[in-house]
Amino acid sequence: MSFRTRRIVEFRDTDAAGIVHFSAFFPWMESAEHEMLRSLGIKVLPDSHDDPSVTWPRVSVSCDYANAARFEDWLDIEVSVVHIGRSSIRYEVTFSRQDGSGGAVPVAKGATVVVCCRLRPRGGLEKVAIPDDIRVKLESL
Ligand SMILES: CC(C)(COP(=O)(O)OP(=O)(O)OC[C@H]1O[C@@H](n2cnc3c(N)ncnc32)[C@H](O)[C@@H]1OP(=O)(O)O)[C@@H](O)C(=O)NCCC(=O)NCCSC(=O)c1cc(O)c2ccccc2c1O
Repeated sequence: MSFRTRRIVEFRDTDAAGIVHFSAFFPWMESAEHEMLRSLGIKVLPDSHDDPSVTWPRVSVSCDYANAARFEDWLDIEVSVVHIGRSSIRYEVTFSRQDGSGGAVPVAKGATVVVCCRLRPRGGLEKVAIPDDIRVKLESL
């Protein structure tokens, strides 16, 4: 199971070669992940240091590129939860675009590992076990 969303390639996302720059995929992965969390009713960020909600710093992010995308291409984005550990979650995010006859062309595939943490005063991070309610929601995806 997975979460799906779409976005159009903006002019600012492209490079001098007219194709999407490799770095553009990282904020897109992050936005899609946040959208997925919101869709499940999971807070993306605690409101303050007093808020006991957890936070999700990333410890690993990568992306592989299969085919170029260009200005005004619509990208179909799919976020999958591929591993839920004690404190960590591994997400995979695939990007594809339609070809002229309605087929899907793979564009890129990224992976992000986040660690469930509590925020400490002055921005310190402390790893904690993923709360059960969040685990259940992510497993339902
Ligand atoms: C996060 C840390 C405090 C964890 O340190 P600790 O030493 O306690 O961690 P462990 O080594 O025990 O690992 C915990 C857990 O993660 C798995 N893991 C660790 N590294 C990797 C890896 N490279 N690849 C895969 N998996 C890894 C490990 O196996 C354990 O898994 P379990 O499931 O078994 O528990 C510490 O690492 C730390 O402080 N790191 C720095 C974090 C950081 O600064 N990241 C960059 C900025 S974060 C950011 O940009 C950000 C973006 C967002 O979109 C957010 C959205 C919402 C909230 C926060 C966001 C955010 O901060």
